[in-house]
Amino acid sequence: MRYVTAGESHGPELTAIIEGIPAGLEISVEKINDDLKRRQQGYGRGNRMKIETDQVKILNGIRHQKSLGSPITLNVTNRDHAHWGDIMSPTAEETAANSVRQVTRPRPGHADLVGGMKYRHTDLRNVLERSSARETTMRVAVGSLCKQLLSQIGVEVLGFVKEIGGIQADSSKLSNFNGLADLKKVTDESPTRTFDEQADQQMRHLIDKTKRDGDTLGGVVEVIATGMPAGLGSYVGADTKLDAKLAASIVGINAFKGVEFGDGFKFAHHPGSEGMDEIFWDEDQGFFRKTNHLGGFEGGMTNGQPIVVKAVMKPIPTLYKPLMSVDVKTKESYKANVERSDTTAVTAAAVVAEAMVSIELAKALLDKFDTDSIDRMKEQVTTYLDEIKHY
Ligand SMILES: Cc1cc2nc3c(=O)[nH]c(=O)nc-3n(C[C@H](O)[C@H](O)[C@H](O)COP(=O)(O)O)c2cc1C
Ligand SMILES: C=C(O[C@@H]1CC(C(=O)O)=C[C@@H](OP(=O)(O)O)[C@H]1O)C(=O)O
Repeated sequence: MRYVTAGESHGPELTAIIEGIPAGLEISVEKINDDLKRRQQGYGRGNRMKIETDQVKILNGIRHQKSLGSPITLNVTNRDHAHWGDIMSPTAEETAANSVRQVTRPRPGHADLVGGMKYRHTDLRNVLERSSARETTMRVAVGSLCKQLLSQIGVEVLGFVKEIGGIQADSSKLSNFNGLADLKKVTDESPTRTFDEQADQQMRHLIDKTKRDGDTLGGVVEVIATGMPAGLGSYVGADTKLDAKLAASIVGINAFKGVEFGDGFKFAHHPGSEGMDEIFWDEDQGFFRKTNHLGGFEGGMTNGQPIVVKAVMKPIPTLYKPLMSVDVKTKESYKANVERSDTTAVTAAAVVAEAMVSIELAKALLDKFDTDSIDRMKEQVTTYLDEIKHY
């Protein structure tokens, strides 16, 4: 399975084409729209989210709500495009007269300067339109479809927020939840998408203050995936390890700077006796573990435990109190360009991270099992699960 997205932030539309979804998968447009809505929510986002109401159209690849096995095209309209026509699509006369306002003062931390150098763009809008995280809309749409595939074999995936601007949710409260559905209900209702009400309030206060100061915040998200069979991905090569693929796809989210599995960076402080997941066996379950320090991976393969991925997002680079920069035309020092911007987007990014994990898990599943028919894929998974249970 592979996919590609296209579209500029203020262009007319966003598109994704997915190839390799087996035939016969029932696809719910409502579920995709729910996830698109989840991505748009979150305390600290800027005014763009008040303009957009992301709704997917499926243009190709399904009939009677079921996949055909052919490429699937997803499409979302940028409602804000209506306000950007003169900047995004100026007339030939406007272009010739050089009357369209150009972006020439790159923002430190965004893709503006290096993107301009690399593609020989002098108007940095040509860079920021595509480097904008508006593109993550389509990744969430693709991820949502992948979640529908994963749910066919009982896999559930959920992303939520653990930290914003140094305020941490109390991880011990995670054990209050009876499974991911329970946790989803609470985090979907939380303005910061966290599970700790007290931390949520503190995060919101900090976001308000930071916004008043013209500054921005980053944070930490976590994604949990339950129900993945053991043995997806492989230890045989660096590029076959599924944890490595997950890490790449998480760091591929705009503004993500680090990723860890299970106990992650805490491994540096503990001896091996506290870091591994001991192996047990009984007739009912076959092999099983009582702990999950390793976040569901051994040798780059799923080990049957929940997959637990945490990742850090840097603060939003566009500041209303801008940092120093240099005009790429005049070479004079200036304050960087100020584009309309979020104060923090960690809540939205948790939904994007959930999508990226879902995409990688769906790919791994389709690397191992049948890709023509969803029913055959399910039959093969059932046979495989039975086989490994009796190993
Ligand atoms: C959901 C989401 C929303 C974002 N919103 C903004 C924003 O409003 N302003 C901004 O400057 N950066 C925003 N970013 C981050 C930039 O897109 C990102 O920093 C930029 O593309 C440069 O890439 P890099 O940070 O990965 O190096 C957002 C990121 C995500 C995931
Ligand atoms: C549009 C989205 O996020 C955008 C991501 C973004 C950036 O630089 O990454 C900058 C802002 O764009 P705008 O200037 O149009 O408000 C965000 O709103 C979205 O998440 O759908």
